[in-house]
Amino acid sequence: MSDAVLSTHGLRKSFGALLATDGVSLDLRPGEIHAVIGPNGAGKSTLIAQICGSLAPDAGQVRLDGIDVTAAKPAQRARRGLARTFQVSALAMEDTVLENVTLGATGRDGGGYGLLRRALGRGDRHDRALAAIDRVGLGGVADMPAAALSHGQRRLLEVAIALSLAPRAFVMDEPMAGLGGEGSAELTRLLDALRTEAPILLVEHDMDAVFALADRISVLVAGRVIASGRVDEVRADRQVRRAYLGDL
Ligand SMILES: Nc1ncnc2c1ncn2[C@@H]1O[C@H](COP(=O)(O)OP(=O)(O)OP(=O)(O)O)[C@@H](O)[C@H]1O
Repeated sequence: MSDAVLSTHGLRKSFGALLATDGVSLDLRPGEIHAVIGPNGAGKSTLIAQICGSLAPDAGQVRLDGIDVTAAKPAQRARRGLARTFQVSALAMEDTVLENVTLGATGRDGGGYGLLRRALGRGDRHDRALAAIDRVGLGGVADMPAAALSHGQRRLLEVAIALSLAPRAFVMDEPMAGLGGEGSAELTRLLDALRTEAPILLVEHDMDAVFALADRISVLVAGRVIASGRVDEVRADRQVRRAYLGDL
């Protein structure tokens, strides 16, 4: 656990009588993709919100590079290198691809990326933005407005924004949602390559993508991690098959 880039320790969160996060401890290690899967309502979004700082846990800790960030605002976590991509796209549609990446997503997560934007010089921002756009394969459409992009390209743009922050860790909430076969295949290839730049905590329903990408999987059911391990271990776990995977 000591070399974890990101970790949670006994996280707990209730909504009234409902225990949505019930003592969740997991970690994200350098170079890996760690997938968190589970049925609807298992508590995946609630967990991500606590990791990224938009929801305060009732108990437990979140650590980034070993530092306790449980009380830190989303903006502070972003500055420490926690890059989140969203389930619902929050791009500036009228701005170009380059502007979206250069400006970061000001206002997102309480302006965290905006703070980072001010910390970097203008030239740095531009160069870093262009490198990130090239990296995700959007170099040819850098001057097009986000509104003109396909859904799949917008997803790549979200990743480019996260990448331009030179993150320590990515947290991705259902990046494959709404993508067709070709779009998911392209994003799967990109995420596969990105893990060496920063490890990825991946919440995803698309099991093809999860099995193709994950080094480890944690299975969340009713707020608890019922199994965690290598893909083959988790796939073979009888409790997991009963609770979630069926005959996959
Ligand atoms: N703000 C809230 N107030 C009350 N209950 C909530 C709140 N947010 C989530 N819940 C409940 O907590 C549980 C976990 O929800 P959560 O959205 O985290 O699950 P999930 O695994 O992300 O589901 P999905 O796969 O459908 O996105 C659910 O029962 C949900 O209804």
